[in-house]
Amino acid sequence: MSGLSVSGRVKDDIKGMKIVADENLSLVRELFGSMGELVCLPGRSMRPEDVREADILLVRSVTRVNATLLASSRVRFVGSATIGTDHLDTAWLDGQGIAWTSAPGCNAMSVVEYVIAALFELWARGDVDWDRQVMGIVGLGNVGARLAVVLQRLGVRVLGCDPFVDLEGVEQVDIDTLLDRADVVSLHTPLTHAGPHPTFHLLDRSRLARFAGKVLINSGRGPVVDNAALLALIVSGCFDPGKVVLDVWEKEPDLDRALLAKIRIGTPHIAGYSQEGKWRGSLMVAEALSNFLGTAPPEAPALTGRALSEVKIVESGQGWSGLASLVKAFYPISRDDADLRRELLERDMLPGAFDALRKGYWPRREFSSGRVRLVGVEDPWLKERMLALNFRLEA
Ligand SMILES: NC(=O)c1ccc[n+]([C@@H]2O[C@H](COP(=O)([O-])OP(=O)(O)OC[C@H]3O[C@@H](n4cnc5c(N)ncnc54)[C@H](O)[C@@H]3O)[C@@H](O)[C@H]2O)c1
Ligand SMILES: O=C(O)[C@H](O)[C@H](O)COP(=O)(O)O
Repeated sequence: MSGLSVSGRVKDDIKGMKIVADENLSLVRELFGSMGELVCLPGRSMRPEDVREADILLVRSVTRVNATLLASSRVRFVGSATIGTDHLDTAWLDGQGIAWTSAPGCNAMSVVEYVIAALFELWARGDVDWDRQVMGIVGLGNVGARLAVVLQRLGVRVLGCDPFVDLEGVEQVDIDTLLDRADVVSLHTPLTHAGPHPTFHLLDRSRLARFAGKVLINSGRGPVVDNAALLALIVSGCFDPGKVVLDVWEKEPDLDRALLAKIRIGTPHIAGYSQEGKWRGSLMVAEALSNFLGTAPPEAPALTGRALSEVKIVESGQGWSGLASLVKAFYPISRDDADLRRELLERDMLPGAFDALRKGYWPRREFSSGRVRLVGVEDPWLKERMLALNFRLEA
């Protein structure tokens, strides 16, 4: 968060404060309802007149927070319950003395589980070989570093690429070496347009052309991959669409339907949409806002009460198949893919379908929420990998 203290006017007037929030913010009424007058609106279409009288603005990634939205408002604090911050013009906010915060790491485990679920789907069709593959992770921050740990504990060889981070225990190489050596490339960078290592179209036509036989997973930000170049390479037979997994797209929510129609797995930007990820994001913003206002932090609603009740049973001796069925039981990623195809390809691209899927997303829980029992003979191999994936093992 930018290091600002509470402005005098807001502090004197906390009770009469107006909070405008994205209606999709998890726990929005429970956490922010008593902090002032709360108005919830669709985030994608927020206009300057919606926030003119607001003191506090709470968003997710679909609201562009910049001079156009805020110049005529009295907003003093912006909170985004997301990891990514490319929708915030932070330089402008800082210049205006408007405090802002995001929620680093809030849904990182959810994204890791998305990648794991995608890899198991590809494995089921023979497009991933857990025992031989080299996994390339681009961006070793909250998501990438967690993914590296999980994969290494599964016994997978990991290569990383991050010019700003030195992550112990992971062999790091530059992006081109990673493209040469990895069998799977998973993107976990922010979207940046400036600086020494901008990520906009990091995978441009020439880098995509070197993918032959590799798996591409993008659950970072859409424009890190040149989507038009990717489609052109697929159409010309130079890129195997059966090995492409996209959760994020250029020009969301109006993604390229021709690209979706071709690729193996396509989802509507929900990699981070576990219940825990959304809850944590909102809680982190609520804590930052209380801090800003100098009020007591909000009481966190009991999340544990909503955990899965059933115990999943896994037979020993099944190797990767045992893990695949367990992962699928918790996160059937093919369901998200089917929903997006149905809405965007089979039905007639209803306006707002992409956002409607996101808004009505099912209550996915993280692997650590559920209980698992391993039955049969001792199977340390499977047990170790179930623990690596964060499942809670019962005796
Ligand atoms: N699909 C989803 O639902 C979803 C959910 C959460 C986050 N995200 C996206 O994933 C991104 C990564 O999340 P995170 O929590 O790991 O963020 P983070 O900020 O913790 O880590 C990002 C890492 O990328 C590195 N990086 C920056 N430029 C790079 C470059 N050119 N090459 C290689 N690495 C580079 C940074 O040094 C940093 O270590 C977020 O910025 C967000 O845009 C998507
Ligand atoms: O950056 C993030 O945290 C994610 O991309 C986020 O989960 C996206 O969801 P949205 O904010 O668009 O609801």
